[in-house]
Amino acid sequence: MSAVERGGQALDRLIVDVADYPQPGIVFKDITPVLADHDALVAVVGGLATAGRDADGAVHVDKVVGMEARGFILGPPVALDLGVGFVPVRKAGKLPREAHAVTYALEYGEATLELHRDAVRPGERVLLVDDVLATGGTAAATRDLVERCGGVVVAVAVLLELTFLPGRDAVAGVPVTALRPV
Ligand SMILES: O=P(O)(O)OC[C@H]1O[C@H](OP(=O)(O)OP(=O)(O)O)[C@H](O)[C@@H]1O
Ligand SMILES: Nc1ncnc2[nH]cnc12
Repeated sequence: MSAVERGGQALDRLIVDVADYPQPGIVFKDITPVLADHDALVAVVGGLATAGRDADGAVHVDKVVGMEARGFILGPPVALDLGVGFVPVRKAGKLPREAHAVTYALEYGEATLELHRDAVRPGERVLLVDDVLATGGTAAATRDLVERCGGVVVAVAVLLELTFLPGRDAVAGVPVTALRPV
């Protein structure tokens, strides 16, 4: 078995459930042990990058967009794997230049995300990368931001999908690659 296969198999052990965090009733999926395991990290980055390639292996995206904060960890290595650039979507008030802003609800609260207006060019094809797809609020807000720039979100790739929540519906029409549906 290759190191990458071993890493993939280890994922379930490396994703740790934390009850009642950050608030009662939420089971928080802690992915930091995955990041600390080289083989698992290689497997995850490679798995997420498949969402940016077609069946022949050709890259079909121009940019990877990752959402603060955990999309900043997984997005850049995926962008490097695909040979494209990475664009950060930040929480409110962090970007220094003119930005689009969208406020949205997530599993445990509300937040505002922002994207520099010139970070995605009109017509660019975007792969969204994040660790978790829960309600889909973050992904839908990011899609909105990309579209305000004139770009198009052609795929979403996440490590974990909470399948008891309607995350996929929130990004209807966009294919979602989830390495671990739970
Ligand atoms: O599908 P949703 O319901 O929108 O939830 C998913 C989002 O929630 C988490 O981020 P969070 O906003 O907690 O920010 P963090 O990465 O800074 O902790 C996670 O990293 C996703 O971005
Ligand atoms: N249950 C959860 N665990 C980790 N990240 C999340 N983001 C939204 N819901 C989450």
